Amino acid sequence: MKTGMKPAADSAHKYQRLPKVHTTHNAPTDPTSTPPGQASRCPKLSRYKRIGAVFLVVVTLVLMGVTCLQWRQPYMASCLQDPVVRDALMAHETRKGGMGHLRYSHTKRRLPQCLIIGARKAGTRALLYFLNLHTQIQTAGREIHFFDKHYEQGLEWYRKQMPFSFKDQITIEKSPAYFVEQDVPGRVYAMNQTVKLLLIIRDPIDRTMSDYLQIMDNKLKRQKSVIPFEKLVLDEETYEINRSYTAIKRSIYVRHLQRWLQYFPRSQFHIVDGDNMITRPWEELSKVENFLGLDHQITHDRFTFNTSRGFFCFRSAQTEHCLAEGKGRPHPVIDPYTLKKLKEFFTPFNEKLFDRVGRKFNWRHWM
Ligand SMILES: Nc1ncnc2c1ncn2[C@@H]1O[C@H](COP(=O)(O)OS(=O)(=O)O)[C@@H](OP(=O)(O)O)[C@H]1O
Repeated sequence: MKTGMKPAADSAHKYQRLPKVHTTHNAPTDPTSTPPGQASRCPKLSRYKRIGAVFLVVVTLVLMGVTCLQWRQPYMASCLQDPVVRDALMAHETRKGGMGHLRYSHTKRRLPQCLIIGARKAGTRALLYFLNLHTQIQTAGREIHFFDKHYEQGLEWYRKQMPFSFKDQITIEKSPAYFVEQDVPGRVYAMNQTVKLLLIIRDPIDRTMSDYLQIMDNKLKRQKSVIPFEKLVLDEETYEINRSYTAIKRSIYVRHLQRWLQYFPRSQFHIVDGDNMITRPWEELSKVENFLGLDHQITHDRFTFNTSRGFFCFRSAQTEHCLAEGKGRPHPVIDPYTLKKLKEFFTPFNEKLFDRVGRKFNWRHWM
């Protein structure tokens, strides 16, 4: 037998397993036509080829997935780095109350190493939103209010509310109520004495108005009646500033900061200029990057001014990302008497603040 020729018995055996080819008994045998066995072998071979190709594709995908995607029950980890995709993943997670199933490989939930403590209505959301553009920052999507409302749940509960982060990433949570609530500084200190604290403040009169508008908006949503700004801000009898009005109390920045400074040194705070955050956010974010020891990623070119909103938004690919509609409400004009009283009221507090933090702010309502 010649080398390479299959033994007759072998071939016969192979053919035996092939499907029958229907031929007419009387048809003459054409020596050039395909033998019955071969005619049925072709479809068999191409099916194997197809299976082989599918197998190869699957193996390639699995190999790619091993480097990028890992299944680790019950989590799915991803190596996608795009902040928008990351936002979507993390938003998905937040929607599931922080118990989501999506996460990157080699990540875990960590207690925040940095907190945005306030001030409410001074641009805390914009600060967090834009900081999230940095690849070394992970932000908790919603306000957790751990130190003011949920402290009894314990630190482990708090940790579980945090986004997944890599070891070299900084987790940031913001709850503006932290700045004004009595017990919070001590509780934060008990968690981490070296935590970095971000405080954003804006012109206190603008903040008071913004707070008032927020409070009224909440009232409207509950079908409650709206009270004029002047009526709330001024004492009904004396026509002096109503010191017990919440929106006023929250704008006395120095009073709240003093409480924090009893626990943390000034060097552990970075104060963000909320007014500059509106007009030149990249400048403020660059200073925060310095404070956090991060490289500069949140640069001017990431921003785009949205004329209809009147605020900066950030650009990712071709998409513009702006803050929710509730941010950036138009402020009504304050009547001259109330405005004068507000300026007089806040001036000494502001001066004390500038003295305490060693820095002046260029606020528009200034005596
Ligand atoms: N880029 C951008 N887009 C929209 N809004 C911006 C932005 N930067 C700063 N701000 C200002 O943020 C103010 C709301 O502050 P907060 O986010 O701290 O409010 S809250 O306490 O979380 O409710 C909000 O206050 P109002 O203008 O009074 O609504 C804005 O002035």
